Amino acid sequence: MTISILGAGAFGTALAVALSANGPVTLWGRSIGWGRENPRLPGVTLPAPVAVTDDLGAALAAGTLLLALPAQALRPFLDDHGPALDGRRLVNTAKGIDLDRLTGPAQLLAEACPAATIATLTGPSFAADIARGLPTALTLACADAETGRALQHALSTPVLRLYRTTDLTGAELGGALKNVIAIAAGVVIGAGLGDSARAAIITRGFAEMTRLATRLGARPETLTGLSGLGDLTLTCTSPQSRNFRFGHALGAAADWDATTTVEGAATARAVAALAARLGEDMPIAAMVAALAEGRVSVDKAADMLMTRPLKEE
Ligand SMILES: NC(=O)C1=CN([C@@H]2O[C@H](COP(=O)(O)OP(=O)(O)OC[C@H]3O[C@@H](n4cnc5c(N)ncnc54)[C@H](O)[C@@H]3O)[C@@H](O)[C@H]2O)C=CC1
Ligand SMILES: O=C(CO)COP(=O)(O)O
Repeated sequence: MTISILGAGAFGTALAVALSANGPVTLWGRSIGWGRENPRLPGVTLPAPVAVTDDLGAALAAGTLLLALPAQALRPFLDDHGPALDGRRLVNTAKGIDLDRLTGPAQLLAEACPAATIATLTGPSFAADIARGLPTALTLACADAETGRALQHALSTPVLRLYRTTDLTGAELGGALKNVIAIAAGVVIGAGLGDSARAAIITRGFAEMTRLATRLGARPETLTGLSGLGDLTLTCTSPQSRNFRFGHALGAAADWDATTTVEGAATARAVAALAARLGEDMPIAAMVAALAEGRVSVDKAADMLMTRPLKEE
């Protein structure tokens, strides 16, 4: 299976390093002047089997394309290049919901590339961990079981262990929604509200994730897997997570570098719009959207969540 990775940020670069254990990989980025060490992944030198290019046509020679662009960049990218990507195996790795269309990456890909086979690679994995060769387990989701199995084998390495599922919707939504809850967890810790409050946010956030995802067609058991609960656990508890750190800065009223990729902020707004459309109750996501837009203070947000009507768990 010939593989190219589109998007040379931290995650695309880390995947290139990991997959080079299996053979040659092409990494495409729109600006690759950094040579063999990507500043988004400091301390990691690309191994020899990784070819880096800014020539999209050259990268598109591969039959399997891993897309590692931020979720909100995917739709504009497909507007420009969708037809050129069609007919391949397309494996999305972005974790988010498109703010304009209110759909996940798989739907965007299916519409832009109707003859392609769509999959997602998701789960608990920091780029830096993968690039250092630390053991990591991920979910490979593809509605077509045969392609899913082939991708699972082609993208696993001795330290990157892929489980597979045909529940693409559930795997994709778990990865997108956990970022929203990770921001909330960061706010709690940044504001000094304590570990007990964080456990409450994780648990009630998981209930929100499951409610929305199953309403949109996900299988409940997918949400308890690596792509849902697994990634939620990682990002809500580790300061390596940008979403957690962004929430922490909000909670602590600290400065934040706005050039950092924080998928959960836009996804919270998309979730709030989706929940309103579907009549679903998503109070934590709504609060994260309001906090990220500066529409509510942290004190007010905590108060509003704690004084909601008492209910059954
Ligand atoms: N960094 C991590 O630990 C992980 C990231 N992911 C997901 O991977 C996706 C990408 O994240 P990162 O690589 O970490 O972000 P990043 O901020 O490190 O890199 C994003 C890259 O996308 C490029 N880019 C943005 N718009 C583009 C466009 N229109 N055309 C071409 N390139 C464009 C940027 O130049 C940059 O190189 C996100 O959805 C993230 O949730 C998933 C798992 C782990
Ligand atoms: O998705 C991730 C880990 O699985 C990366 O999380 P952040 O985008 O919050 O850094």
